[in-house]
Amino acid sequence: MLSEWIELSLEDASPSQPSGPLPGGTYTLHAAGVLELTPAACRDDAPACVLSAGIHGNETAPIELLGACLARLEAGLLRLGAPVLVILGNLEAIRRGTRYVHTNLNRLFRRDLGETGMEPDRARLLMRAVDDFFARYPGRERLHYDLHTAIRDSRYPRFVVEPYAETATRHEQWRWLAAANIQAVLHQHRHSWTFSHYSKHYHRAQAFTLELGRALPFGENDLAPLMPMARLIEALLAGREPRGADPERMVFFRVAHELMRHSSDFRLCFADDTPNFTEFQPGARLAEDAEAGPFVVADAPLSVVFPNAEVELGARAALLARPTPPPD
Ligand SMILES: O=C(O)CCC(=O)N[C@@H](CCC(=O)O)C(=O)O
Ligand SMILES: [Zn+2]
Repeated sequence: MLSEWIELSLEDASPSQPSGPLPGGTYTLHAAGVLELTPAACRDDAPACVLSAGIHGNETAPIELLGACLARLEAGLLRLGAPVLVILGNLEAIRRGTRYVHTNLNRLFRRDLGETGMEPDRARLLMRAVDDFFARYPGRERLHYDLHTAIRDSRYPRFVVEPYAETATRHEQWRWLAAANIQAVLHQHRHSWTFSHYSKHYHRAQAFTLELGRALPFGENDLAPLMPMARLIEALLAGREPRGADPERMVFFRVAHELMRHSSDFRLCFADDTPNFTEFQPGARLAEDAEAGPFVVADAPLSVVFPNAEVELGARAALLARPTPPPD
């Protein structure tokens, strides 16, 4: 059933059995695209993990990656040894191959969300699923990896966004991510209401948004560079201590400024295909907005991440970051 779960979810079909056995434990389907794996036995220090993909429907490589890991579990190549909640985020957008249908799901993960519609309803269902899952494991370390791919190329094709929240990131996370071939880390400077931020802010989970290369349609992804990440996910599924490596292999950045789109007359002043983490020198004009005026780099260079002039009004059009020393 596990190997068919993704296809069935996308076809809006129900599996023959909503729960059943798997090597090392059981699975339970709570809702479309929400699958819980419950181990028969589990080490005390194995974290309860949320693994999510498809929060943006056109980001297919992480869905294929999770599918491959679940298939290995079902085939008995590993045994479940930790509680895991696997989530396919925006099912309708995945079916259509689009980032979202009406609005960006990854800005809606807040408990006071008032909006109505498909994506807000999905955000509420996913927040409840995460709340219920973590509540079943009080006292256990919590982890959430929200897997994405980026619209454009990047100086660092695989990087993570560390959401802003009070909870400190444990040093072992940097070691695991370095061993999984993550090349850069971007610390957020303020609350962002993304899915990974939700788990960190409300549940004190170790949580990241992982950017795993470029967004391509199903079948066009090269999963080879993601094999070290697959090994990390499999260690988490098996409840084993993941492999670690020196975090100084990664380059660390901190967001210095968030460029917002305020008016319909907004443009970015650099080429559309500018790779993530491209650095602009003082004096460079980065954006023009009829309401906010121009944005010009002031006294120190800024690296641009996730530039997108087509975002909704009032939304983030780019993150601007500077290098920062690796955490101790
Ligand atoms: O490539 C892009 O411009 C967007 C890729 C993407 O979806 N990124 C996430 C990052 C979430 C975060 O800031 O933690 C997003 O924009 O939702
Ligand atoms: Zn995304």
